[in-house]
Amino acid sequence: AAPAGFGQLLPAPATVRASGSGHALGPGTVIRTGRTGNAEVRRVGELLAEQLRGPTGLPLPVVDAPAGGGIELRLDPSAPDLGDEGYRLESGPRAVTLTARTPAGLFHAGQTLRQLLPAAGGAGTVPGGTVTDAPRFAHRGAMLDIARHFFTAEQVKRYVDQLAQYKVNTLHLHLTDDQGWRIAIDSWPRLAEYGGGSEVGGGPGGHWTKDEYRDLVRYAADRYVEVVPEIDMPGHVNAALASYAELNCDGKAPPRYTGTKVGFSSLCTGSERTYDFVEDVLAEVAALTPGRYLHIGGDEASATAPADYAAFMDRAQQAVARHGKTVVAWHQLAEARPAPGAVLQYWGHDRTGAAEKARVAAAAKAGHPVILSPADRLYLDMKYDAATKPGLSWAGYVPVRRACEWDPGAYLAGLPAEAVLGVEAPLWTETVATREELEYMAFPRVLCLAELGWSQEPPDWAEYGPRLAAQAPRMEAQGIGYHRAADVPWQ
Ligand SMILES: CC1=[NH+][C@H]2[C@@H](O1)O[C@H](CO)[C@@H](O)[C@@H]2O
Repeated sequence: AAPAGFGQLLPAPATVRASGSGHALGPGTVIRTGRTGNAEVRRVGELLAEQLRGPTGLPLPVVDAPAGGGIELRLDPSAPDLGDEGYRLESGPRAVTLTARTPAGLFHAGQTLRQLLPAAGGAGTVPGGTVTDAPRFAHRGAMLDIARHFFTAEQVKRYVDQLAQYKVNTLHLHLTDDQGWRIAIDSWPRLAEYGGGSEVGGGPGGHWTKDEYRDLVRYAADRYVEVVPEIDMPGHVNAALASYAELNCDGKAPPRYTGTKVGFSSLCTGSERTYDFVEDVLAEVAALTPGRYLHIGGDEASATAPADYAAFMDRAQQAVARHGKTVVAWHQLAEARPAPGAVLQYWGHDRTGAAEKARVAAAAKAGHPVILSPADRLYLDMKYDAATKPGLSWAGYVPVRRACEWDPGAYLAGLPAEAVLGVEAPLWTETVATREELEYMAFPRVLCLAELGWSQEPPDWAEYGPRLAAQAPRMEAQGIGYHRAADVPWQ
């Protein structure tokens, strides 16, 4: 195993070659972005400087001057084997050189560099050697449900910071559900104003203005995290139905819902007014989304007849395509007609029926990429064990080790490894209302997601457990309220 510094990196890099003496940071260390830099490289350099100045206590100016030692960021579009997100980090007495084909790769190199410096602070010495790295899967995501309990954009920015340091590159925002509509829609203002005015348990709820949403999207993009917005349809829509009587088949708006049941609501799939709503909402959300995907939900539509569900999803998918985006939907879409290129997000578990699993595998073989979010491994709202205060347990308890010890490439029978777009860990918030509860449920299990998504090999607990435990000082230094789970060999 590589020496301590390299051996503690999480997610584990593809290859590490330790050699020679390393690079000591000091008051004179500068971050250079000039040799092949452009405005975006400079921004990556500035962000890295911000991230390093606190822990190291060093000034770390960012300069355009080309080579001259220190920390140097270089774009090399022809660098072999690094792909769109990979990087090379070379550390020696004179300099630490970060090379990548893209600014995203340079950002990821910087996150590795952060972990090669003392977690508890101080300048430190970057060990000597070379890390050459690239991710296994393209999609490494975390989902946050801000519908059941409202979370502000500022709280979500903090989650983005925490995730991006582990090279997670997608934030899926579950913006709408029975209990709340959380994004302002100009053409249907009551959705957020009224439909966003409550939450599970009867609290005040809230919603994001378009500017707050744009600001979050930009903040995430600066950290190479793509935002995937979800408008869940045709089920999970009580907040919308409560906001507009005309969306209800009987013309009557139900009261706002503050409980935690699922599967009882449905859009009126036979009414043309519903498709005005779908078009208007998806148009406005697409305009707010520089990313590739719009997630249209599709889960638990028990109050929608199967034929109506399929017809509805056909039209909703057409609307997504009209706005130049790619569909993502929960895997129930496989029971209807996934549009060409539509991505399925699988949330099944060990007890999911063979026929349901086979339908997902068949859809994958028919060209639908799959994001794996097994409820009994990656659902961060599942209790760790019986003693966990927040959380649900319908998919069983998920101790840290269970979240880690599986291989996405060999997980679902009949699902070809190349059809796995990646992995994503959802955090549903029926029972999670505060930052403390969010961090307690998400950390450390979301570090399993990070490793599963990035590293070439799935975690082997004998090696990964101690490496996960070694992140404790870093999480503590960042004030992350993680759960010191009993199955992790904390130091
Ligand atoms: C995709 C999906 N739909 C359901 C299911 O996951 O379980 C979650 C709780 O674990 C719940 O909040 C959600 O509405």
